[in-house]
Amino acid sequence: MDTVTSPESGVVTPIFADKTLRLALLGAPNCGKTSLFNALTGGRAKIANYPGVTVEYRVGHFELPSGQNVELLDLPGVYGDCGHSMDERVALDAVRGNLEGQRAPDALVFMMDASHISTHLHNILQAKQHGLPIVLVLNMMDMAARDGMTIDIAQLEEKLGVTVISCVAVRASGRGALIQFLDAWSGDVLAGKADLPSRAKGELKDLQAQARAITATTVKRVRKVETFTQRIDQFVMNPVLGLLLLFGILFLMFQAVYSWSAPMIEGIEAGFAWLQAVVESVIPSGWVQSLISSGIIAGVGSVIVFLPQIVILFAFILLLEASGYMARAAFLVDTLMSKVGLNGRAFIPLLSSFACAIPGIMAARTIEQERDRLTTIMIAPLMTCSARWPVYFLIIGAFIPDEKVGVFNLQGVVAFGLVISGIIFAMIMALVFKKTLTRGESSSLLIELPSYKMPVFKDYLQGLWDRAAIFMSRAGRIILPASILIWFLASYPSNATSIRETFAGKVGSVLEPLLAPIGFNLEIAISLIPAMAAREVAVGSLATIYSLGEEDVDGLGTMLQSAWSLPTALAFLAWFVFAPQCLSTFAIIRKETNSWKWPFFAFAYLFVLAYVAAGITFHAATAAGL
Ligand SMILES: Nc1nc2c(ncn2[C@@H]2O[C@H](COP(=O)(O)OP(=O)(O)OP(=O)(O)O)[C@@H](O)[C@H]2O)c(=O)[nH]1
Ligand SMILES: [Mg+2]
Repeated sequence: MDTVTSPESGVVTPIFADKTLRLALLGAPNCGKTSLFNALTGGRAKIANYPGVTVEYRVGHFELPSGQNVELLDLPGVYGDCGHSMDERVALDAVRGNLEGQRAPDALVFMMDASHISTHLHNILQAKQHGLPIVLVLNMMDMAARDGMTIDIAQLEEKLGVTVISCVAVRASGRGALIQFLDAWSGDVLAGKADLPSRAKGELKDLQAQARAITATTVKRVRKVETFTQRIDQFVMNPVLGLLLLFGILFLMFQAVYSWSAPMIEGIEAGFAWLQAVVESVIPSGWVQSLISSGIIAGVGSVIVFLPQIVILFAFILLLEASGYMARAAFLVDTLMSKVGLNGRAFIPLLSSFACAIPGIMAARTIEQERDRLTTIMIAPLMTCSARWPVYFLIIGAFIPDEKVGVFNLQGVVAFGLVISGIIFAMIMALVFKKTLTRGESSSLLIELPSYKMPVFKDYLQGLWDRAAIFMSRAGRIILPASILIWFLASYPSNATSIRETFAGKVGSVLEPLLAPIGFNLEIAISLIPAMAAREVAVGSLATIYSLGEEDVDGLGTMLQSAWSLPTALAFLAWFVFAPQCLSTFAIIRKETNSWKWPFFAFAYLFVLAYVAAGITFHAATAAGL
């Protein structure tokens, strides 16, 4: 067997080239496991400053300096060894080797937030009972120092009977000691020579008492000051000022989305118009020109234009998530949520649903009570997911004047109103479900508030980039093929003189009688069908359908202004607050509830709400003479 000698420590390590070392990252939620996982393996899993971000296990690989291959498991956070919720059970199953197709880890890397060591220390006493070699990684040592704490590592090691490594997972220099330790340790673990931890005895209560005794002697606060976090929270968590601040932040966000994006949007629009002009001058008129110009460029372009708004929106959301503010927002609205019978833990899944309902529905796994998890899953599709934005941006841009109302931008106010409507209806539906289908007590919020952190610039940019990439790849994977299909259906048979005579018109006319009473025309009926693949496909389809009928292709907004009445446009917006579109949402509901009943029920109730809301909006707006 080969060996290597580490230049710094002089440690001789055998290389088990044929054997991969399997390590599992265990620890409480929000202690930095995924940050370390991403840094070591080059992974790109989601990181945010609130507990319950990771709800599934993830496997990654990296190589230690000695050449030893390591397979690293990132796990959902656990509070102990009981596994009350689905995500905790996954983590514990992984550690016990009970996951299908996954062998048990060779050793545990137990992570702990050093700045909250007193709260969590008993967890490692529990984790020692798994009977695997274990190392304690005290992460966030920078935060502990900021809060004026010192930890006597040598004494802690002695009292716990395990090696303790200081770490700052988000900095390369902060991971050096851990890598060096793993390098030396890996050989022992694989050779079966690593020390097995002595098992602490007793129930949870005894372990907590032991942990308290240990922290009393090893952890000191050198400065008896209010922590930075406590100082800020006096303002942020104030029931009145805090709610005002929350409202203000959300409002500012929507104002920014509209005020900052205009020049970029105009630029992109001009770019696509130029591209269409080039295509029309280079390619002779005929089906090829029509496919490229009206099918592909109009369809895909009409959605991509909204990239700047999506990026600005997520620039805010990710900043709020990374700083630690989002978890505060959860507390501020907890009273409201508990009034409608929602579990306090529902906030984070609902928050995730603002990106997309799919991760949101999965994040509901952190909710222990099954019926509370179900309620959360059922209302998650009402949160304004990013696929709705192109629809909102399009209709608001075309039909709502870009005016100031006092200091506010009217378009921003309407967008804010649509998002709030989604939230209000989610609360109402939660109340209805709690009184009927998912009756029972719910528990209030028990999440631990993270400390405020300066966002890690690289992770922040990565998160923003990922959001933009998801948006763009949907344009390529879903909107492009859907646009081509719609172009074909709306162009043929070639002797059709109007959209009604095309294949698309024939399909749309099946739905038309159903949708006509709520003010929707044939074009809308057609566009709602492919939007089942993704909501924003409705925009691409409308762009293709309308640009086929035009000689001079204007922006889609301009075309809609002449084709739709204001009541129709408003009804369309109201429809999309509920939008029973998006098959993948129903597929994930099927998977997470393991039943067909719930996805069908979700579709039915969303459809009814969308229909009624659009109908009321249409008739009210018509009656008001708009
Ligand atoms: N200052 C500082 N921040 C850190 C450190 N490690 C992680 N963070 C931040 O802590 C927050 C939580 O990190 P994650 O990696 O998502 O934590 P996790 O343990 O995977 O959390 P769950 O998936 O919810 O269990 C993020 O905002 C990170 O940027 C560190 O050593 N120092
Ligand atoms: Mg994580």
